[in-house]
Amino acid sequence: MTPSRILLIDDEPAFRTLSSQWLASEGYQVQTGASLSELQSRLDEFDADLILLDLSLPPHFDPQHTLAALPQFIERPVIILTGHGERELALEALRQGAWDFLAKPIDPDMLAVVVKRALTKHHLVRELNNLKSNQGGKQALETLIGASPSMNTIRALVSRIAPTDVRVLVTGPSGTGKEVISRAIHDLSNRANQPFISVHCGAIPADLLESELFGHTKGAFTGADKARDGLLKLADGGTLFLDEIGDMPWAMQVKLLRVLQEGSFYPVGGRALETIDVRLVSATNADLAEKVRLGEFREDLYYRIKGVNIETRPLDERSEDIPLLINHFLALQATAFQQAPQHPDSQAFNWFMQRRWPGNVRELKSALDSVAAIARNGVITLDDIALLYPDAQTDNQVSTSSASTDSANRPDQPSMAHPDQSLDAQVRALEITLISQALAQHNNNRTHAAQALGLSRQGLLKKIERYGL
Ligand SMILES: Nc1ncnc2c1ncn2[C@@H]1O[C@H](COP(=O)(O)OP(=O)(O)OP(=O)(O)O)[C@@H](O)[C@H]1O
Repeated sequence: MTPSRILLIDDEPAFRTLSSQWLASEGYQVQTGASLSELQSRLDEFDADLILLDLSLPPHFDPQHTLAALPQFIERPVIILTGHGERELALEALRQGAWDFLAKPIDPDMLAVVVKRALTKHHLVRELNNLKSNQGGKQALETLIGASPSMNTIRALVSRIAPTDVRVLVTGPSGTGKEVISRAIHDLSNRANQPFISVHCGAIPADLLESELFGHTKGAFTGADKARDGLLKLADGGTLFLDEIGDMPWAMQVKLLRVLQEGSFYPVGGRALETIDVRLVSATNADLAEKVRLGEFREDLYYRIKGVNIETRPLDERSEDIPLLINHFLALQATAFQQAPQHPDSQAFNWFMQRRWPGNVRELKSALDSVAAIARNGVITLDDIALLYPDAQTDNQVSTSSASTDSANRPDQPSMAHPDQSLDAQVRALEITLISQALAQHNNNRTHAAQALGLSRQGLLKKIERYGL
């Protein structure tokens, strides 16, 4: 185990030497300093777990001065060392967030107890924060719904690259979850507590994009009546998500390249260079390599933003994700409206499975939202769907009657959608579809669905949990 680090700040050299020797003999790693400015500079290099701090420090020897600075150091425990008769000051220090105080002359046994207690608390708080962020990370991955091989690969990639600062380019058709993936990368990263700033490059007029991104000084252009920070500055410390980066005007591409190369930029009209630290995640549904070939996108920028490429697949190529997405969106709706989740009956379920979704997950979600809004008694039927999609009845009949010739469209016998995938993946896809169908057929009654599937109720429950159904 690495020894705990203690920073001792006191202006008396003899006290510093003796105390630090004693603390070192107790197994602590100790550094010392004699003033407030040394406290700050030591902390830049020595990530102390605890600070022992005298209040009267040079050059002012004014305890109020030290008290005023105290709040910036209390993310770790600070133990105040007071002189005789400084009780009021010590109490004030506790009010400002100090962990405890010790009156000089310091009793080594007392010091040992107080330091140990403070460090134990500090380690517990750190552990709790780690647990919380791991939990947050797990939740972030759970927002990426889908059991298809492509979604499994995406989740694995996201969890590997999120904690690094590597740039990510998410590509794929519209509505396939590029923004959700980008958000999950941020939420799983060490920047999760910092801002996630999303910029839709295609939606901001070209002449405004520069000042939106870089900010501007007062009077930089007509209408700039006060200085304004740009989105890059707002994203400092966090993640900048550039959506539809393929639509970024050429002139802006040059400027963005400079920011990525140098980590700095000038606000519009400004002369002071701003430095920022952002992780860049970009997304596009365009074929950027083709755009580069056509001279519409800068090749140097393309390679700068690419880092790791995550590719999403159209929903029609991963129909095994549909039942999970249906459940997910209906559960979200139920939470939003504080009601029990609705579920589709068997015909409605088949309609969702059979239909093509050129708008991908976004279109599926919007269809579900509107159909669920008009469904009654918690069950979505084909009649409900037909009110909004007049072809639904015919679609269903066509797909049912063509079932004998086209196994991919058979509602009651789902096909092996991906013959090129591993047997495991195909079995999983088939199970998800069959279970979802059985649940729909039996009005979500798990006992009846289990009987129909030839499973024990317990066995079905296990599968439902495993697949997140
Ligand atoms: N795998 C998924 N899990 C959960 N929700 C998803 C998933 N994929 C997409 N969605 C949902 O679908 C909708 C569209 O997703 P998103 O905006 O991320 O797509 P996109 O690929 O960025 O689209 P565009 O290219 O049009 O910007 C959102 O409501 C999102 O929550």
